[in-house]
Amino acid sequence: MVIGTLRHANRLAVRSVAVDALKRSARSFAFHSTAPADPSPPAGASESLAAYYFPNEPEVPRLSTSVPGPRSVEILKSLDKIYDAHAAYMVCDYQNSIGNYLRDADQNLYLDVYAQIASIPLGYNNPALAAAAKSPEMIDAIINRPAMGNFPSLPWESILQDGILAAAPDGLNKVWTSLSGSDANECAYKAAFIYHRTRQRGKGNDFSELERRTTMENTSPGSPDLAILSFEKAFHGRLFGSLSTTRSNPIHKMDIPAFHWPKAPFPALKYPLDQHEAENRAEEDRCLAAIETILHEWESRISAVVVEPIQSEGGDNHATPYFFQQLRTLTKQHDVLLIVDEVQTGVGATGTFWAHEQWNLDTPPDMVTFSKKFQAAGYFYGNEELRPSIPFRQFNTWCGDPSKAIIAREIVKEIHAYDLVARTSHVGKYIYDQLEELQRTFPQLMQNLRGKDRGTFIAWDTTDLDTRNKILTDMKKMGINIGGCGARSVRLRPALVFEKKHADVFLDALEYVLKQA
Ligand SMILES: O=C(O)CCC(=O)C(=O)O
Ligand SMILES: NCCCC(=O)O
Repeated sequence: MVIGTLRHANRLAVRSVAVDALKRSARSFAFHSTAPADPSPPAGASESLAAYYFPNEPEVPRLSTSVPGPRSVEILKSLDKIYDAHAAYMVCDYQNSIGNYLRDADQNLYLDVYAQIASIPLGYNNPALAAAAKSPEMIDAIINRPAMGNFPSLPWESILQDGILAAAPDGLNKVWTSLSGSDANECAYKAAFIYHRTRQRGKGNDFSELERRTTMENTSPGSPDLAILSFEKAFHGRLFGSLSTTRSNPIHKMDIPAFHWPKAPFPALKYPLDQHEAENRAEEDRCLAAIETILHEWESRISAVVVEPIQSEGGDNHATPYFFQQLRTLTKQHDVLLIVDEVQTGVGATGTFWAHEQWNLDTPPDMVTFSKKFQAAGYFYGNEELRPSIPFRQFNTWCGDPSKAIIAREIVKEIHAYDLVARTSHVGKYIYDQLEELQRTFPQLMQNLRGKDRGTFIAWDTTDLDTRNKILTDMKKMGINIGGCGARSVRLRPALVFEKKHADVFLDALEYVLKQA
């Protein structure tokens, strides 16, 4: 049965189609997850790319048990004996998930607007990615996984050129690949520190004996007092260096030793943006002044500033292009590198392939990190001097993963072939407008709607954490898998194949849940 009987007021006709479908749908959806290996040209893809990719994608969610269902509960209980499953919401059947629909162990189907914490680019079981996964090239990459720094594979250069680098931000034509978003940021920080010390030492100069000895004691000058500046509420990952720049939630950092690095205020903008321009400009100027003070006065030399274009885990906090332009100017003035963390914002969901494209900077950032929807992780850079001149300084056994880079290449191809960035931007506008309407009806439960003209990267605040969590739970009970962020926010992070028909299902479920709250 379908959980919930949705009501809707005087909404657009197309919305009512989705509601009716949701109401009547006791039928089960027969669909296959095995996509055609060689999809024919997308006749009709201009209408619905999801229908082209996933001809058997369900029209609506379908729940037949409580959430989580009994099978999920049983598996999690058993799993928890050997693996920390505290944070698990449900057990999923990925093999039988499809497109925008996630299937759980109890065979419940959820419309997924969270997409594995913003990490599924093209929907579940996308045929193009499935075809790449079955290729001889992929089999080679998986079963003969190379120690890439020492023994790069024959196709590695072309995999990078045709894939990750084909989507490189302007001005950044080189890449270093890593294993995760945290690792990408850590590697970028290391590159910044090595760059900084190499310049201080003077090109060609070797390390001193004192440096060699002190670095083995973790003391200066071999292990120098250099810092990375990050922002309040930032999230840059969970390894030691990246965690020191993460400031979003004490639970991430508690009990873990940290570097003594500075933190700057991030603008707390008022919404809607167009009604608070003067206040917001003053707020951004306040933060910029604080950054400048830190750059002048911090007790150790700051090598880089790291910033997310939209602080995601920390609450979907935005700043305007003006703020980022000024930040770029400050980093240039103070000879500090600018690292833009696009781990979550990158790869098409914000209206441009990289969110920082919307800032129109005079000079590109020094490094841009990526992971999540790209599946592969790493950082882009342009300046040759950001590459250590001595081998084994930026190194580990894997140096990334060629199988993930092959998938990244296919993701780039599909995004370009079907203009998925523009499609996402378009559907994002529709969702935003509809949410703006809902906000008028539920002003307490939907405060500070944000993400206008930022694709599907949309969020809003509820009243408090408990209310937010109840909304997320109630949405799951309606068959919508949705996530939160920050202290009281709900965020949307669907895949790039999320369309208006999916949005209508989501919007009607949300309206129903808000009415019951
Ligand atoms: O929730 C997020 O935005 C980030 C997720 C993540 O990378 C983490 O929690 O480690
Ligand atoms: N940053 C963790 C996000 C996971 C969650 O709260 O669903």
